[in-house]
Amino acid sequence: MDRLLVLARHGQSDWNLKNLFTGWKNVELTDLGVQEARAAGQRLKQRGIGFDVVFTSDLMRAQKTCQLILEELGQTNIEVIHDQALNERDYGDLTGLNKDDARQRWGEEQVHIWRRSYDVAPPGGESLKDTVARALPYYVTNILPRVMQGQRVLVAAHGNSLRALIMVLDRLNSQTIPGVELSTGVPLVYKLDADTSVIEKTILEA
Ligand SMILES: O=C(O)[C@H](O)COP(=O)(O)O
Repeated sequence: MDRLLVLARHGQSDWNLKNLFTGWKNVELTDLGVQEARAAGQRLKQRGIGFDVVFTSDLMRAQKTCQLILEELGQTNIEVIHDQALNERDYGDLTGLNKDDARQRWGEEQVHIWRRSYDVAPPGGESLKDTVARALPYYVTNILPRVMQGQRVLVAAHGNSLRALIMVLDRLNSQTIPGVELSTGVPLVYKLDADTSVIEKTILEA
């Protein structure tokens, strides 16, 4: 039995383009983001990958991405489940600020700590640890059981909610997770073993 789990970060959003901290702000995909999502669908199709169920967040950039991927696969009728547990990390008071302006104001190192450390939260927002605390229970309860039943599962979500899942799948820790960066619209294809460990991981780069 194939236990297939594909993680895909949404395509470029308006606020990715403007270089603004986005978090829970509900922004649209750019034209490039739409193209990236369609191209991700095409790359999956070329490899013969299709899905039985899709999980996404409550934010339209992820929902639109999954819709476009499913259109490319000719699978618009499959079950799509959305949940806030898969939302981007809440960037709190940084939301809407330009990332370069923030570096000028608080320094490169502090901004990097807010963006990539495991347990330091941006002011008023969520750390990656906080994001793990909501995304991981949802994964274990709702997503993983489907994979283990042999359903082919797509999760279309966000840079940091997916880093939370990758931390567990790739057995990373608070020292190694800061080095993980996810590009927009690049699917990560996992095959899991019967004990839920990863047998194979393939990154479908453009
Ligand atoms: O919410 C955001 O600003 C981005 O989608 C992810 O941002 P990051 O790469 O700064 O964590």
